[in-house]
Amino acid sequence: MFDSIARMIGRPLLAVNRRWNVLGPVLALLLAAFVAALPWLGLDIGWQRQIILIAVLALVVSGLNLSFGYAGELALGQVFMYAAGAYTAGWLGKQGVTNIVVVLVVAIVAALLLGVITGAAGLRLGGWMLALTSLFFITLIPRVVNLMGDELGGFAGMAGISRPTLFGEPMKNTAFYLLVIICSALWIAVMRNLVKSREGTAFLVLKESPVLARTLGVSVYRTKLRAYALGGVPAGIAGVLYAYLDGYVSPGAFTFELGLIVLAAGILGGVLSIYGAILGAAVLQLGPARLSVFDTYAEVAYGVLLIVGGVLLSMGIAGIGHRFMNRLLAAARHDADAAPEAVAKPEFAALNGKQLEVSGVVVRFGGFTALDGVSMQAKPGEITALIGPNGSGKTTLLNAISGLIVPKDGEVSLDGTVFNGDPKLAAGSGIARTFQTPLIPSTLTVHEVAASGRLLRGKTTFVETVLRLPRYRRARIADRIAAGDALAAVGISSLADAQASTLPLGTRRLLEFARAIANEPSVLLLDEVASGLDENELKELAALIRGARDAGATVVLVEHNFELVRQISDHVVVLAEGKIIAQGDAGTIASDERVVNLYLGADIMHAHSRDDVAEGAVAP
Ligand SMILES: Nc1ncnc2c1ncn2[C@@H]1O[C@H](COP(=O)(O)OP(=O)(O)OP(=O)(O)O)[C@@H](O)[C@H]1O
Repeated sequence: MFDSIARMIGRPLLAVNRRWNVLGPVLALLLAAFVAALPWLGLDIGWQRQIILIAVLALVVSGLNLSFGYAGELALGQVFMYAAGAYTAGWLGKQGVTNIVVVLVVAIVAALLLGVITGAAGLRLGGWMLALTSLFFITLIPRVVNLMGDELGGFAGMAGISRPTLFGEPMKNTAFYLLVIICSALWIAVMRNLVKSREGTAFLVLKESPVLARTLGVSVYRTKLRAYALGGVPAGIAGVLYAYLDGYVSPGAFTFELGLIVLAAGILGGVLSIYGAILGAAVLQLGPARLSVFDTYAEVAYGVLLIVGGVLLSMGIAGIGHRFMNRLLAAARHDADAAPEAVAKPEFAALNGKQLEVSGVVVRFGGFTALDGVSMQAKPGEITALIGPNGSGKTTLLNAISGLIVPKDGEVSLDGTVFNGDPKLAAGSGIARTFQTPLIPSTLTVHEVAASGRLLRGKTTFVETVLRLPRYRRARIADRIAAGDALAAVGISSLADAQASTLPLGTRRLLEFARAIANEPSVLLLDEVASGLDENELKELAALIRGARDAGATVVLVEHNFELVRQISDHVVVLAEGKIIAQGDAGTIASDERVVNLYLGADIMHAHSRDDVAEGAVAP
């Protein structure tokens, strides 16, 4: 019953959503226009104030959503950036600067600077230090304000902050109300364009796997800092609006309790949501934060809301809406039963393979030498297999090639360019890889995962991204086409809109392959891609790897399934205890006594005891 109704409603929705991806923004715009018109529809001044307070809190919460929900940095720095915005408005008012545009610009710059300075310190210290540093800064607010003496009004606060002016005229109540709605709507639009861009994808990838983020060329430290500092921007704007609301600010407004309110509203509304901040802020503002009877029990009430939001509503109130929409859309496209389509012969665009040279690479973990002077090369248009017993150093070598590990000695180069331990340079030179356990961010759709392989392609600036300028649009169209082609090549186009978290292992491996191919790689590093695949999947995989090779890529394949290696590789390198013990074609390797004794004999016995690797499982 649900499914047939869902299909009826979901199909047109899916068509609209695919074509313009506008459902959310259109609804949000209509809501903003309606709320903006309320004073003219008779909304009294008391309720206008409530809506202003909701918008102010929603701005602060959306800053938390950006840095915590999207980029995974739990820190309440938004509270002191909010204070910075409020005191900027107050202090500038005292100097006679009341032009709202000027004040907002100064407050945004101040919030960004504070974000960069405090974030840089917290993030450099690593782990939970950013969270602790931000709490420390909240407790510092009253002291800093007091230290500034009369300039900021000390503990007693700053009263009589002049009304903001626009075109030289003080803003009246309704104009101020409109200003708040416009500022909130503009920020939500900026945040929406940001999170639905390469930048937003980079945040989500980073949140789930810093290793994957680095492999895709994302700078972990800079991206975290950017998300944290940007999260301060709406808080700074909110501070300005708050200061003008009553013409008064005092340190008592920027407490740890406010941090709790922001966190509770974020979690209740849904931290991984663009519009959830408004829902969470509305519940908090119209509920506990408004009722004086709650004063005594405020912290307990916020704690309860945190638990309700966190435990009962995974992904908050907005998550209920997302899940409902996803069910509608899933029913419409039948993605629950969709399986990879068989691809007779995968089609890849020509790939510009590069010569990979590894010379004398040494990697140590403490006193343990994982790679001991390894030298090998892999040529364009060839499949080089890397085999060896468990723990022999195969993955470590791939990590050194993809820049995740800095070798103690030796060099890794591509067509003569050395890039030891620099994943961004490695990704930029066209090295793409898959992982032994697929790293697929669960919050992305299949199409977004494939497109995430191209995060470094065609640079676009922040302004181009937020304003959707032509260069950004061109880059995104290129991403969409390349990701679509890659999904078609591996046979999972029909799953493009599905959540990546719903995929079975075999499909996840195909998706990792598609992500690597979408970047038009020069070197493709495949880490045990065959493990866990059934017979048909193995055949398909073999065809894909051959397809990439025939398209011109340099392919390095780490694999335990020697039958697969024998059938598709041009060159085989054998590692044991961190050293290369043999190399040559598969036939030579299969008859090398040392390799048979050390590895292949054991592997064949091993293969009989494993159900995922069957001899002859791969068609020649
Ligand atoms: N980060 C690390 N810290 C300490 N030791 C490590 C680390 N990474 C790998 N090792 C060790 O280095 C050795 C080589 O590991 P690696 O994962 O490269 O082997 P492998 O050949 O890929 O094995 P498998 O076939 O089981 O995946 C192992 O002994 C492993 O325990």
